[in-house]
Amino acid sequence: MSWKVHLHPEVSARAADIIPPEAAIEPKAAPVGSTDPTTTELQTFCNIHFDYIVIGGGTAGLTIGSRLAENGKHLVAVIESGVDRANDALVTTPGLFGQSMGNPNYDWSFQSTKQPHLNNREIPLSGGKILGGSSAINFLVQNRASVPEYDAWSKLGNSGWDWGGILPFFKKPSKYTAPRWDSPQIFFGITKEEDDEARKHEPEFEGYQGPISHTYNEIYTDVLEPTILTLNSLGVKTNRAPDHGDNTGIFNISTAVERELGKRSYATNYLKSRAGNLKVLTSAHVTRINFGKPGEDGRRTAISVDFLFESSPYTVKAQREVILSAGAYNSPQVLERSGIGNPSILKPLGIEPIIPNAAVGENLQDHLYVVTDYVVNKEVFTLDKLRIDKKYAEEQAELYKVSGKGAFATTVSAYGFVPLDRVMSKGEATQLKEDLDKELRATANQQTDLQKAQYKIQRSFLELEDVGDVEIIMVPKVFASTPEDDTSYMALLAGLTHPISRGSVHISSRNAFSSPIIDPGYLKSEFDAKCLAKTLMFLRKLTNTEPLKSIISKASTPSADVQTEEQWDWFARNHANSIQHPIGTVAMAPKHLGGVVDSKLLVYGTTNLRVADMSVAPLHIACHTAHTAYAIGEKAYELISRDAVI
Ligand SMILES: Cc1cc2nc3c(=O)[nH]c(=O)nc-3n(C[C@H](O)[C@H](O)[C@H](O)COP(=O)(O)OP(=O)(O)OC[C@H]3O[C@@H](n4cnc5c(N)ncnc54)[C@H](O)[C@@H]3O)c2cc1C
Repeated sequence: MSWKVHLHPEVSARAADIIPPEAAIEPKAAPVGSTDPTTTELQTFCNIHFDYIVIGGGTAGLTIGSRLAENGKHLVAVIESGVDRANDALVTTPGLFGQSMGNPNYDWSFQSTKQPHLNNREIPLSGGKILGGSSAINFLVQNRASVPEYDAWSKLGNSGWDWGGILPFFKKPSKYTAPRWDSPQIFFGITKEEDDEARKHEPEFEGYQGPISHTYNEIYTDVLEPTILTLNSLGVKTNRAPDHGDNTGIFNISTAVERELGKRSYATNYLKSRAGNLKVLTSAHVTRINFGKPGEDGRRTAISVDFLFESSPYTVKAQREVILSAGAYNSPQVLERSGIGNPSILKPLGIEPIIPNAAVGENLQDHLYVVTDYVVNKEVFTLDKLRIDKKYAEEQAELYKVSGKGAFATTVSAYGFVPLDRVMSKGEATQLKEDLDKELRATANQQTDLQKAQYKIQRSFLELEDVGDVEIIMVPKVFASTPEDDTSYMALLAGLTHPISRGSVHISSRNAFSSPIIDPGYLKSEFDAKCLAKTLMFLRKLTNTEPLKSIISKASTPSADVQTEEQWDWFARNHANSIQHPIGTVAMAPKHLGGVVDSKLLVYGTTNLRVADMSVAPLHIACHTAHTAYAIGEKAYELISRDAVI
């Protein structure tokens, strides 16, 4: 399984020439704005009485840290485990998406426990270990889920976290450039009237002044039109405005690419206008948060943060608040090491549970997906041309070098979120829903209160036209197969959007660098497995339908022999992987329901510790999660400032 853009072998051997200009591979760890921190500088950092300390300089963390420092009145620290790789081509070059995955210089590179429902495979789990967090290593696509999915967060007891309450914070980080009508940026299946209508409403939904670019790819391949037209003919409509509250259908996804430069637009953009009162310390790994004695109401106040820098321990004090933004796999670990968690997990590890809460690290939800690859006819242009045609690869490299344009500035474009009864017959969808009802009744006594509330909502999603129950992605190049020379491919991916399966992440030891135990519980639910197999069957039907059928010469992975639901189920269990959207491990929900933070993102039992990253999202959403992570960061800032005594 390869995530990489395959380059022509001779060209890739000289990748440094192609992927210019500043490929810095081993940048030094340093507080932003200075060189290597000396011990004295670290001591100076630790002697500052910061108002706010943000743990994790990732997608949400840099958003919050920068906003808090903006008014110049507060001293703010961001402490990040990874380093700043702002000049590293693997980060900046959009067309090289996926290349840094699994590389420990960029990625936490976790591994799941053996997944019994995935043929006991251990699944690679990624997260950015770098300044910018996962926004620095992700695939650069950005979108939102539909209205009912954010409304669901509010229905779970989180006032203010419905679509209307989040929309302003989607707009704040964004710098949107509309797609051009006279170009493939407007996908097939959209009329001029539909385009005009969408354009008219854009200012209600899009932001124009934020640091994160939302732009559209400029290169589209020959497999796009047949894929879209065939999807349309099978009832999956083209959606011109997926970010306006209904993201169902197939659409051109916006990308986090600064088109003028051809560069990744990511969380470090928040730092470009940073004030001197924001200090960012990289290569510093937070080990725990320290608390004072409980107040009269029994709540604890976070007073300082311990971290390791090159194995040496340091402590830095927080005057007002500590904000934990270490991501869905790391935030629960920091809480547990700080004594917030399930006593039956903490005590055996020698950690005193100062704020017992068995919900910490539970409620893990992730998007599982399966790749299928197809060989396309010889004359069909796909991004595999970079691998097959040396001259083309060199031309594109040169073009990118001089203008930031071309294939190296290009990511994947076609994404679809689809209701159940578009990928299977209405009868099959009804049967599947009845099966789910049975499964939920049969497992009721094992479900937490939070799950019960979530499943009621998830079941209602299956009746809605504007919520995508599964995801389909078209990648215009080889993805899972080992490519044959001179052969072009396309890939189709099937994914689950609202899994019923739940998992957990917990620490395995007090040592802050020991691997966590991550069990995402993939396909624990029979409903999830059936949904995935049926979506894969739909992909088979898609590739056997004109006009797509005519450009495909053969199914590559798996072969055309895989046809029945049983065969697809087997294939899914042996090939499914994470699309890397973990959420929910520090769930925002009322305490009695199994929440860890309240709707102001305050950790229960504390006065001034908030968590703000994808770990707080209580229920999964049918979209890729970076745009929502920025929105959580922006909304967290708003909540913190509302409470702040200036
Ligand atoms: C490989 C990959 C591809 C993806 N592709 C897409 C995509 O194309 N589109 C999309 O929308 N979403 C995508 N996602 C998901 C999306 O990027 C993430 O959901 C989102 O960025 C998470 O934001 P966050 O703030 O929750 O965490 P992160 O951005 O991961 O930030 C957490 C930060 O905390 C730091 N940290 C952790 N522990 C500590 C500690 N103890 N001390 C100090 N620092 C610490 C980390 O190093 C990291 O910088 C992808 C994710 C991955 C991993």
